[in-house]
Amino acid sequence: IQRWHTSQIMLTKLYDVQNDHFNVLDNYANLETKRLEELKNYVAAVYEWRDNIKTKKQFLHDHMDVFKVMTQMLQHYFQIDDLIKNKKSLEAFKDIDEHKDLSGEHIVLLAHRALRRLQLFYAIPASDMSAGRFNEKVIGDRMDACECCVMAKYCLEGNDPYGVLDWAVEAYGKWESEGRPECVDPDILNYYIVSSSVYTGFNFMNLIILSGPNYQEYTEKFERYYRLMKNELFELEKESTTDIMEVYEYSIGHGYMKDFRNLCKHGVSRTLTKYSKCRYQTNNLFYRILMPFKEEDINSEPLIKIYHDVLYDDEILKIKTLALENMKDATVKSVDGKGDSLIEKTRSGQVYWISKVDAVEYLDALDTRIESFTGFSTKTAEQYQIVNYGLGGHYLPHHDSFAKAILTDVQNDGYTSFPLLNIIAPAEKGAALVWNNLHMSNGQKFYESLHGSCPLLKGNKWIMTRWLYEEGQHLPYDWKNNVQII
Ligand SMILES: O=C(O)CCC(=O)C(=O)O
Ligand SMILES: [Fe+2]
Repeated sequence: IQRWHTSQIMLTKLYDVQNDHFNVLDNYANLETKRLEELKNYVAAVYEWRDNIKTKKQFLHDHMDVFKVMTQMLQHYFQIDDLIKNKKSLEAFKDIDEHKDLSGEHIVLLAHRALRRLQLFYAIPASDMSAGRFNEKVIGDRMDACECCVMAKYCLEGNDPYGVLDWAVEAYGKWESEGRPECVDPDILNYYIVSSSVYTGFNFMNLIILSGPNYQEYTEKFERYYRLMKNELFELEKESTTDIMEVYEYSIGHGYMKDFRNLCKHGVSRTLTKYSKCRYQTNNLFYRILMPFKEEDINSEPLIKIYHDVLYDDEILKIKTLALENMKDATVKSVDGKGDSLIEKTRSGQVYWISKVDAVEYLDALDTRIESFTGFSTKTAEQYQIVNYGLGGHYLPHHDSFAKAILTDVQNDGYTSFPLLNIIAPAEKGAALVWNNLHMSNGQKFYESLHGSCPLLKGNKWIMTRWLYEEGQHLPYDWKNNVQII
């Protein structure tokens, strides 16, 4: 299976694996030191033995002595041979291979792909990304010349010439300004720049030769590539051929993708109007009067609401602990409905479906809470799904069935974006974002409920989703015989 996530789970595992590796190495070094010490002591003992014999007067004169000496020498030989060859210490390495898939180069490749995806989605030039900035926000540490060079290298391997150019030019600048560090080979950088320039069309000679009668066309082309060289790469992103770009290519055909990107890019811009309301909600439930929900209106058609503080910190901790052991790469239902597939461009993150065998009794209480604020039954709902989005983790806009509640915990901007409504909802720890995906009057798809998760620029986003279904609800329409008019 090709893996592509950079979720916190994966990174935690990776960290643990590396820790294990170093424990093994430490163990090996100790065993080896002990072995060499034994060897040294043994050699010293043999020297002593030899000196002893030498000082004897009748050194090797009678047959018995000769026999004794020969026997002892043979013993020494075996003993030394054993100490040299029998490296018990090597056994320390025996279980290191199990974790092989979490070590090695492809891990860097995953992080590289996530960065490229973020760059392309949010249009962040390498110069900004390597400065750790975006939209005047700090998104990370500065990257140095060596790291920029690694980015260029993976772009090259991934057939991503725009990326090569962007990162190699960046690496070159840094290489100069950082006192020419050795980790960067300027010849290689030069090769990166020249080859990708040719690939992307930035080729002076070609330009001149080909110009002729088509001068106009090539001048335009030249101008475009000149801008490219000046870091206006993202004006041209449509032209790239890499699979990472599929995220973007996919989006071109859909008008809403532009809105999705803009919403994600500019963050929360919820402006309060006279229709924005929030209230304590009890739903006329006796026990809720003591502890009402804090309900906030986000949208009316379709209904979108946030309920604050519905999931408690200790529950979040328990849920995360349970999930941590079991998370798998996220899949999405394939178009033909026949199964699940791993599609990085659609969704990237790790998920876990809580099942009955987990016997999580505190989720019953949560069900009661969800039922009381949504007014719907959870009896027919899907199992709870836990998702962890890491660096660049995202979920492209899509529709879901019926109603849905997501409970979140994020350390940073993890937005759920509704591109057709121009609404973006911030994820907030312990809060539930709830909305209707169908028209409540007739069960038809609420086209405007289209939503997705913005690619995560920083931190981690955890959500737990509960999809509710029509079955078992009191609805004014006959859902069983409903035909969707799309
Ligand atoms: O992560 C999000 O913000 C949205 C998740 C979502 O749409 C889903 O799980 O169906
Ligand atoms: Fe969804």
